[in-house]
Amino acid sequence: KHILYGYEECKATADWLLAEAPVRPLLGIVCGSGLGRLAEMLKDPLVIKYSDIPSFPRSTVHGHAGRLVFGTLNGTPCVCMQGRFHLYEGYPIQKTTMPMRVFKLMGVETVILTNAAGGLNQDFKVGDIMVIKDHINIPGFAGNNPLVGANDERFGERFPCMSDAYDRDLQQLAHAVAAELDYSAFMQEGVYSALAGPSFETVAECKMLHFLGADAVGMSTVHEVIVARHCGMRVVALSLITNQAVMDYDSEKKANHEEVLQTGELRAQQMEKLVSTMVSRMSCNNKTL
Ligand SMILES: Nc1nc2ncn(CCNC(CO)CO)c2c(=O)[nH]1
Repeated sequence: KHILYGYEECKATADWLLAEAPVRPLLGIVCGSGLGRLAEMLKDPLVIKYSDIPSFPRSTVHGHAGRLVFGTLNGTPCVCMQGRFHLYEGYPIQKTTMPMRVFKLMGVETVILTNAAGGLNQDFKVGDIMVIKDHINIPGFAGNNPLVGANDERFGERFPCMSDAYDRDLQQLAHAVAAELDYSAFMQEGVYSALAGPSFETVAECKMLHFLGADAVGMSTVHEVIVARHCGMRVVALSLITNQAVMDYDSEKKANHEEVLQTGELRAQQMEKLVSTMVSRMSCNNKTL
C-alpha cells in the first residue's frame, strides 16, 4: 500500500537535494515564525525554494520564506528550513513532517527546531526563549499523529518511546551557552503544547493547558519531533515567547500574527547567536552532534 510521503518519495527528494547541495548536512535547523533570518548565519549558502523541490510542500504563511538553505555553521555542514509546514495550512500531517524524513535520509543526525509560542507560564515575559523539555501533543490525543498508518521499519519502530524526545545533554548545552552569552535573564525552560490552529486558543483552553502543565502554546513542532525521534535523530527545540496567552476574560490583549513576527525580529539576533554558538560547541566535541 502506497504510504503518503513514504520512504521512496522521501528518498527521491533526499537524493535530488544531495545532488544539488554543496555539503552533506549533519545538522538540521527548522526556523519558526519570524525566525527565518537564522538561515542567514550559514556560510557559503545554497538556497533552494521549496517550490523547486520534488514532493516538498509550499509555505503559505507570512513570515515563512519557503526556502531550504544549505551551508556551514562554524564548520558544521547544515541544512536549514526557512519556513515550516503546519496542520492549519491544510496539509496532511505526514506532509508537514516529511522534511524530517528527508533530513534523515540526507544524513542529518541532530535537529534544532525553533518556534514562536504564546506564554502560559505567568513568570514568562514576551521575548523570553524557552528550552523545550517536553511537549503535550493535543492533536495526537484526537488521533492526529504523524506515525498513524502502516509503519515503515526502515525509518523506525512501530511504537517509539517519547519520554526522552528532547535530548537532555542538548538542553543543558542550550542553558550553558545562554549563560556564557549572558542571556540567562530571558532564558526559560518548560513544556510546549501544540494546538492545530489556525485560530488562537480561547481563554478556557489557555487555562486548561496551563492547568495540564503546559508553559507555552503553539501550532507546530510536536509533529516534527515525533517523526525525528522515530527515525533516530537527536532533538533540541527552542520557543521564542512572542506574547502572553490571554488567560482572563477581562484582558484587552488579543493574540495576533503581526505581534508574533515583531517579537521574532526583536529577538532574532540573540536566537541566532544562541543557536550558532550551540552548534560550534556541538561540533567541536562532535560526540554531541
Ligand atoms: N497565544 C499564542 N501566541 C502565539 N505566538 C505564536 N504562536 C504559534 C502560532 N503561530 C502562528 C500564528 O502566529 C503562525 O504559525 C502562538 C499561539 O499559538 N498562541
